[in-house]
Amino acid sequence: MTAAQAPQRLKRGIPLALRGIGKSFGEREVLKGIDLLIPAGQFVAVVGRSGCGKSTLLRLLAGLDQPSRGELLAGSAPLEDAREDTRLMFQDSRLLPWKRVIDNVGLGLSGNWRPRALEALEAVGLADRAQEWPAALSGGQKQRVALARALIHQPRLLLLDEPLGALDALTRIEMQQLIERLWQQHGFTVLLVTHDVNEAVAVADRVILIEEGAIGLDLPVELQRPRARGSARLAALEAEVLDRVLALPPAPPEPEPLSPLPTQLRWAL
Ligand SMILES: Nc1ncnc2c1ncn2[C@@H]1O[C@H](COP(=O)(O)OP(=O)(O)OP(=O)(O)O)[C@@H](O)[C@H]1O
Repeated sequence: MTAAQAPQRLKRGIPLALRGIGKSFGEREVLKGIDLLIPAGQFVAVVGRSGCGKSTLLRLLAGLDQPSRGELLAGSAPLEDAREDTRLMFQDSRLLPWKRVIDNVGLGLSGNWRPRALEALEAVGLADRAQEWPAALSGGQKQRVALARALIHQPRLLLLDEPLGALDALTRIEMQQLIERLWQQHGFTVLLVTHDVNEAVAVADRVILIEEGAIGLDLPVELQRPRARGSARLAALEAEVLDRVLALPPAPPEPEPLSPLPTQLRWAL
């Protein structure tokens, strides 16, 4: 990031404060009092074993679910007040197949949104595909459209729930670089949930590991950008996080959900 971009970054991003955030589903306590301060414009990667509560945390931040206890703040105001400034992106692009690419980007907008949608598509390198149907795009291109759909709203908080999980390795690196570039240009705060520790240390300012419902590791990644893939420093950071994740015994398997239907019918559904 250049010095000229820094002030804009501070202006654009939402500073987040999570105070004693807990979430239970019935008897199961998934998050057990998370305290976290995220400065405006910081790029945070959230990692942890499957089922540790990463998506749950993102859903709470996106307002899709409510915490069982604790407070979510944007600066000193409730995060709820910044809902319009928050966008969430998932592993699947969730494009509407019956709408053209540009109409997917402008979904829900009124007025003269087309020039802005084209601009957002330009930013993700897909302006020339605006009039096509989603079915004509590759997985990576669909995710780019989903990113454009988030960008058109000029988010101040971008929540990314494993958005690159289904992509091949090369496309994944290209998308990481695109997200990093857009983050540098726009200055939003980012929380990226990922299973890929290599990805986490490559793109984030900070890696947070969730284990047993709490923050098990909070690791700053103080490496200059652009970061050289495969550098010894990145590998050392990756090993530090992985060692911590793997040192824990695996979580016990979850019980099968009880079905009210006879077994043979369950498999036919
Ligand atoms: N709506 C829900 N009702 C009941 N339990 C839920 C609900 N949502 C999540 N859980 C449980 O909360 C725990 C954490 O789920 P979550 O999806 O947040 O994990 P995760 O870390 O994102 O997992 P993964 O990496 O596999 O995507 C799991 O045990 C899951 O079954």
